[in-house]
Amino acid sequence: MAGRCTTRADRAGARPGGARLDEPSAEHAGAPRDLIAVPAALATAVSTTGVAAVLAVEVLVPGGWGAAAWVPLVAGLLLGLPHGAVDHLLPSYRLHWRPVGLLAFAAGYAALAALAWAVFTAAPGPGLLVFVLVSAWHFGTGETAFADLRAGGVPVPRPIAASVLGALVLLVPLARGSSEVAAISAAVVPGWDGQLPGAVRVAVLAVVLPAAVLLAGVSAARRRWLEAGEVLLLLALVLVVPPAAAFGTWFGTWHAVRHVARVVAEDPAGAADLRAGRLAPSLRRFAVAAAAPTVAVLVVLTLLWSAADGWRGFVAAYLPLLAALTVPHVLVVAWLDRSAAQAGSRRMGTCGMPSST
Ligand SMILES: CC1=C(/C=C/C(C)=C/C=C/C(C)=C/C=O)C(C)(C)CCC1
Ligand SMILES: [Fe+2]
Repeated sequence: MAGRCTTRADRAGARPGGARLDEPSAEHAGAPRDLIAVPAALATAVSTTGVAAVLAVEVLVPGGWGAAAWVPLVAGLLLGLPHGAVDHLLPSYRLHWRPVGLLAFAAGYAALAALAWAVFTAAPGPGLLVFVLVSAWHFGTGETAFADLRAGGVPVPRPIAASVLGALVLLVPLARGSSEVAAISAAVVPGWDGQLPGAVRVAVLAVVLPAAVLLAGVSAARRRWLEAGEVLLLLALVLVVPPAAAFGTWFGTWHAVRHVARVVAEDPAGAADLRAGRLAPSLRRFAVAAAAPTVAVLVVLTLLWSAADGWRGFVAAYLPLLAALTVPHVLVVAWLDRSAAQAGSRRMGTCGMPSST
């Protein structure tokens, strides 16, 4: 942990109550604490309830998810759609872009996605490997950034915690494997049976599971109780629920919901309402902004669904599309994290960051 140190705002006496600087601070935030607090609390409630509900079905209903394991996967993939469909809002909120700028952004976004799609379909094996690794990084950094913001800090890079979390929610389900995961992987990569080599599976599980337990322990030791509990909840999810269902639940009710909370907190038009603890107007504006792009993607997915032979074919066609859209999405979110961190450190200096687990 960082020791006591002095920042510009500290010297100006802007930290009431003399809070430790290695604790996230209200003044430090990219989207300040009073803006993120309500959306983050709701997102936390939704994500933990969603995961707990899926876990409860597995544990309490005789037979668990069984043959219905594909339902949380497909539902999660669909629920997660709007979180990427609003990427254009972020530069418009932060950089105050006008329609021309947004049009250029959309064109760049589409061009990058098209390029990624072409590369993925030309080389699906390496494409899937890179997609999985980039996704794990994106999931992990998204999680640490959200936790930092929720705690009132700025999203500082925490590469170890992010790697463990990203690996936990994506690599563990893939390493556990299942007939669903293998069938989808085989459909995405022609000529592959979709099975990972046994040594790779064992290595992933042997490294990631103890690392996750350690992360929970370190978070608890630092009195980050909520984060510690969340790691344990996610650990239970990926170990108990069938892998494809576990991933869909994570994506739809956790990653996407938490990202939406960040986007909502970024909306300058919602600031006064959020400060007053009113979330509904911001959520309404988000729904309006997300509606058109979500409908556009849903139309494409409906076409895919009707062309596909069952849900496996659908997910196999969906994945290259998701991989393609993930490239610009990951870049936009990485830029958001950086600019939030810079805004925070401009306000406070760079000394008081959350610990770099
Ligand atoms: C390979 C594979 C999967 C991987 C999905 C991934 C990697 C999704 C990433 C989504 C992202 C990064 C969205 C943006 O936020 C599944 C569906 C779990 C199961 C079948 C095999
Ligand atoms: Fe995302």
